Amino acid sequence: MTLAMFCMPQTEKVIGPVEGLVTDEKTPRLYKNVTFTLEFFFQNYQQVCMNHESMNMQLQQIASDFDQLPGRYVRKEYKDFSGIGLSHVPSADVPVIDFSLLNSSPLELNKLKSAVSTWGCFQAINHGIEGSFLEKVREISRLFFRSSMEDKKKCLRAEDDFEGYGNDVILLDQQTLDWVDRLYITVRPKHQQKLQFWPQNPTHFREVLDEYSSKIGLINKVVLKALARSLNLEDDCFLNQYGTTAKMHARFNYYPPCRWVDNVFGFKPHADGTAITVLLQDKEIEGLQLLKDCQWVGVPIVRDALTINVGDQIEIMSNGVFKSRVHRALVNPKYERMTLAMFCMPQTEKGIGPVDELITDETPRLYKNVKYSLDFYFEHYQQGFMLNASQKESLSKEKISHSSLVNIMEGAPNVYHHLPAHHRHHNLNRALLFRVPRLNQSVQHSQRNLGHNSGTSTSQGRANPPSKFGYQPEPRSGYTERRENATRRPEIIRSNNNTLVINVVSANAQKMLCGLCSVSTSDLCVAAVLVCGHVYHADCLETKTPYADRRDPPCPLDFTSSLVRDDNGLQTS
Ligand SMILES: O=C(O)CCC(=O)C(=O)O
Ligand SMILES: [Fe+2]
Repeated sequence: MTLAMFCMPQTEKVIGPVEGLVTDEKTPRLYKNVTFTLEFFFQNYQQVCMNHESMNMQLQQIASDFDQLPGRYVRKEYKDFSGIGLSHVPSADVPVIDFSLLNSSPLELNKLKSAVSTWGCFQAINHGIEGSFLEKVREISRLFFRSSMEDKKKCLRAEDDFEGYGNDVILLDQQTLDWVDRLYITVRPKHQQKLQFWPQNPTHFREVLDEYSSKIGLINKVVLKALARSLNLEDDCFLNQYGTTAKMHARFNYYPPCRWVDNVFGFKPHADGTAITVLLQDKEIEGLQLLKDCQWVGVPIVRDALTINVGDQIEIMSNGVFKSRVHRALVNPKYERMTLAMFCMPQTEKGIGPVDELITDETPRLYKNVKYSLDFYFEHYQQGFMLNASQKESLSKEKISHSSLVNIMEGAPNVYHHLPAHHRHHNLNRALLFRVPRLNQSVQHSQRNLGHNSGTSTSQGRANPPSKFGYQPEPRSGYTERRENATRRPEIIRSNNNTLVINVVSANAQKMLCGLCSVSTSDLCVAAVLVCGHVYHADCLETKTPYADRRDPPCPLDFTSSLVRDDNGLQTS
């Protein structure tokens, strides 16, 4: 039993930052004046108080002026799970595919198939876009990011929107911010373009991006047709799922130099939720890394190549033959880095699903038909894929609402890179896969603190809709500290029939070690928990599990003696 005494000003009185602590430059006003009400804590506190503009505008200034990395950029776990800094990973032999051979050479087609099923990524050369034009594209990006703050501000995104110029959209309490400035715009279909977000400086921005988008549209077709052909399917079987108004978004990423390379993410680990993503890498500065066989590996720069990632929608359409891969981006201590990601995907409202021919007795349907929309990511996607029917049944409403699902993601999802990291799915049907819910927990616990625990989870354990809580700026209030501590409490989920006993240390995910690579799960987006209670990175487990066993993965550490691991809060017996 505890008794908390909450001390605060007279409820109706307005409070605000002390004048002397608000300066124009280093410490701009972060909160507006507010009155204390419940409304203030549960809904409006962060968003209303956060000075959205100043937050977005600070990155380049922080890079040059600040002696210390502001807390909101510090990734929670300093070392990588292999014990080395982010920047010290080996380079990978990402397959290079020659597009000029795809129609004529079965060997090249086979190489593409193997690249996409094992890497989910390849480097395209001879893709039909001249090196000189790629330079033009890089130039408009450079000119935009170097234009005056006044000019960039004209494209500033709204606080709760993805489109426009800015930093991360804030979705979760305590979200770690990426060290990146972004310009995100819809380029196709044309009638959905919001030109107010298209930079006017440089003046040829629009013309160049439009031409580039058309070229990427063609590349998208070449890739999807070749992928279909490589599986002996009709050329158009993936493209047919695109509908009449395929979508394309452009995201210009600008990573300023950063002295704290190992402490920040340029881009948190995530997988793209697109059909394919075509990435124009920086000409000189590397930074993209893939998670492959439980190791992070660097993607080298290949001159004039485009780096193509397969996203989740192709994984779904191909019934899991092709894999979307988790990746992340690093920053450089000395040099800025610029990339441009073009996200290609079907018409939003159109449903997609595994191609009929790929569903057989030996390769049963692994994904249901889904619609691409935010709804899809926030609700149906993980429910449909993450828990099979018996697992869902075994987690009663009450239990799930008290459970702390493992939060292994660093900070929040970035919806506008199309796949929030925590929404990535795996084919391990009978493993329980945990992700996300710091959002849930924060709301629940903060409500509990004030004696209003209304239980916000649903019976299927999905995260609530995006919280109105945003990033908690420094210095933190006492209330925030309490919320944080509360989320560290171990929780137990039990199935009705007692076959599942999991003692999960919730948000303290750093302490959860993968049974295969013995490294913390906190750097990954998905942890798999088997009925025996062992925890693995979903990626590790998937790699170790033969395809035939993916519906019911055996435990790689299967031994009968009881096991207690004090340090990660995991028990089986
Ligand atoms: O900038 C990079 O290297 C990666 C960017 C990325 O993954 C994305 O925009 O989705
Ligand atoms: Fe990405």
